[in-house]
Amino acid sequence: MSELLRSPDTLTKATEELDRVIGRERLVTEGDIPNLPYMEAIVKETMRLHPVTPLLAPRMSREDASMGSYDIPTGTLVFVNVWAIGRDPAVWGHDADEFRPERFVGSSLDVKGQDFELLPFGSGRRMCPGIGLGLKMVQVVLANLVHGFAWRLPDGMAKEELSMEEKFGLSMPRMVPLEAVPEPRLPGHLYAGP
Ligand code: HEM
Repeated sequence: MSELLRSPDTLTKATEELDRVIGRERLVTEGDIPNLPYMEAIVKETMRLHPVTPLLAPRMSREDASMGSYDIPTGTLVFVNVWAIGRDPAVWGHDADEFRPERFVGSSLDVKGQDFELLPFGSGRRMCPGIGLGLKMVQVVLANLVHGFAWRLPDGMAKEELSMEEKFGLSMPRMVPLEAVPEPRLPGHLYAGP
């Protein structure tokens, strides 16, 4: 949501895709996700720049190994810095630091642990076993937030003023909680509880 509020063109494009595919008479459901490629690209781009677990889970090398110009002896504690990999210009180009979901449109790059340049759920036998649930939840919740509401920053706040500082730890949340103003954009009965 923070990246979308800083990038109104992306937010408009995402809203247009949702209106085109879903219409305005119902909410987004899990089955809609394969028909929302731009929304999928937004989630991938967010996970590239803001991986939930920036250093994955620590590993211990079980045998001597060499990687690039490094020798890694048995018993070394190894951290995989997916935050840095996700922002490496050698991999992502000169605009590596920019939020640009278009880079994933029509690309086969995925977050499922096979493409080592994009590992928000890790990889290998210790990769996240909750990927199916986690990914779908993020996609469906974000799609409904964007589809169900017109979002803006609080009065008087320019998009350049929105802090994007992150708090480093095992996971990496925003340093300052996001404040944003939602305005319903669908028929009233869709907001009623069950
Ligand atoms: C968007 C949501 C999520 C993200 C981004 C995420 C990310 C991760 C990452 C990066 C790891 C470490 C993988 C590695 O080091 O290779 C991990 C581990 C793990 N995740 Fe998730 N996760 C998410 C949701 C979930 C959910 C919903 C569950 C459970 C229902 C879950 C359960 C676990 C468990 C149990 C591990 C430890 C696996 C092990 O060490 O063998 N995660 N997750």
